[in-house]
Amino acid sequence: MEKQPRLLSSQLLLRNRVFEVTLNRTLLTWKEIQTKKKRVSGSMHNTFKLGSYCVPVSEIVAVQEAEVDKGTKDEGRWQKMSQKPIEGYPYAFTVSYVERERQHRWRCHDVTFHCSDGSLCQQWVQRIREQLSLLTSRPKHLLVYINPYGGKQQGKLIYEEKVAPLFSQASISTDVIVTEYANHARDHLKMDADLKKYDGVVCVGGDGMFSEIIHGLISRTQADCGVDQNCAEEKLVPCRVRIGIIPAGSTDCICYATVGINDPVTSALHIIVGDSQALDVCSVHHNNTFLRYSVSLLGYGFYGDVLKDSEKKRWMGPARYDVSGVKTFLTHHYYEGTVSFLPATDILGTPRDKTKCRAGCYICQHNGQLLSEDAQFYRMEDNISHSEMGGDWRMIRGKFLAINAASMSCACPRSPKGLSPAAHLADGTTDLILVRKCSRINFLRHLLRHTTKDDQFDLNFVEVHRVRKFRFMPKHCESDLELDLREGGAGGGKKLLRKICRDHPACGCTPINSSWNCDGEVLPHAAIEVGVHCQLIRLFARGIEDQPLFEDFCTPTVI
Ligand SMILES: Nc1ncnc2c1ncn2[C@@H]1O[C@H](COP(=O)(O)OP(=O)(O)OP(=O)(O)O)[C@@H](O)[C@H]1O
Repeated sequence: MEKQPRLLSSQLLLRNRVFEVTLNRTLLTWKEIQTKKKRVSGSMHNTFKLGSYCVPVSEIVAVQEAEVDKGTKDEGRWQKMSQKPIEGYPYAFTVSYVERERQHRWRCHDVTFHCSDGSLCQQWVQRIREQLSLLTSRPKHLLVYINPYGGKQQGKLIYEEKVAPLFSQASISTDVIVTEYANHARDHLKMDADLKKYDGVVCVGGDGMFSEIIHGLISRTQADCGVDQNCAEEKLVPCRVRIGIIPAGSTDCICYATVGINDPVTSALHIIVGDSQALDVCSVHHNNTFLRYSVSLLGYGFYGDVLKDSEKKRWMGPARYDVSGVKTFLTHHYYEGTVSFLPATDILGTPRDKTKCRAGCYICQHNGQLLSEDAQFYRMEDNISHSEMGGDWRMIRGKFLAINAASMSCACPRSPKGLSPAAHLADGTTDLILVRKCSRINFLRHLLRHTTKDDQFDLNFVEVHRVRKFRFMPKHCESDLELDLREGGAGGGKKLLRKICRDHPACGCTPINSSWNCDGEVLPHAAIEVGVHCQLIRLFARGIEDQPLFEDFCTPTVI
């Protein structure tokens, strides 16, 4: 690695020991050059071993001159940082930086260096601030929506106590809107928000709130760019503004999948350091009418039925998902219909390989790049229509217990592996999982495999395809003509019977139909057309980081 030139280097005091502190463009390092003879043994959290430590500049939250022993000023957080004077070192500055803890949790830690000279102290603060100001990906002004009723109704408190102080420490200004009704945030983003003013939009709530934000932001972007959302073939324009999620809901799956934990402070720090994680978005249409966007799970059959039933049991709280899950499992309904899909060919990765989507995912980068090159090529070849752009559609007709499209792994604390463990956040595809009619015991085997090491797709009634688009037509929606053709023109008798059954559902032989669960919302139509829009939005996240093998939780990186 190329050695960076030093911007500043001094001998400073830290916990009564002398350190050589050095700043270059990418790192702040401190190396002990003298140890005290007598060391007081302390707890794990305040023991400093002899050695060198470093913090990437990109993970410094703020730097501030520390007050030395005045203890009089009442300026919130900084009062806590007032330091005992050390003879010969009357000045001090504090660097706040990101420290990694267990299970992808981030915390903001402080280190205070003492200087003998006031101008040297100011020089350090200024130099570090200069370097921070060069980090252009950091947001300066954010629009924050808080759902006061999400989860345990703690959204406002979580924001005020855990997030706002960090934003102000990092000099991020905010406009905060506490929502007053469902879809308040969506409609405000769609019509009223002056998006040019902001570097990002933050939602404080659960997955439902996040869904509102993406609907508002994507619709607004398309409207501003003259793109018709109702046309399923349209190429949507990516959103400029990044989205941050402060988890405060009962389901925080998107946060879990993009950060690795649903923890408000961790998410706030990812926003502050200006992380950026692209995310694919599926558009869902019915008869060339836009229905909804989805980023995680589209599920017909089992997951649609669980959602529909659980909506009736809201009073039970989160336990409703378990109750409805058991009930739906016992009901064991299957649904007939036709699934057609456009497989994603020439890409890296398959739904059954062992690669997991992680921070800096090579598969997402590679496949995203491939798609944008393809799009450029087809734009040049004007006479090729969008629908001709790639590959052959495949069609599967059958009886299904579940049809799921997972655009991300859908891992969450309840199902750490997720519905499709190798699905990617931003590779331009969704994993289409078809679970055919099978016995209850077999279906249970499949479901249980979501929680064990066994491959949930390695069963003869389950198949999985990585696709760019798919359509579903339930049997009860197929036209009489299509059915006649399939049944070899079986004549007017069957047609008449079908009509009677449709018009008089009480006759009991009406085919049962399910609904689509679209990221936790029930869709009003079963016949849908879905297309994946590669990297349409960006989050203040970096994907799940690989955990180091030997974690040192109490100190910055030891070098
Ligand atoms: N002020 C409000 N009053 C009522 N509903 C609201 C308000 N603000 C947002 N909502 C709606 O509340 C729903 C649930 O919000 P959120 O996702 O934040 O919490 P949640 O507890 O995870 O919800 P759920 O368990 O239903 O997914 C969202 O669909 C959102 O549209």
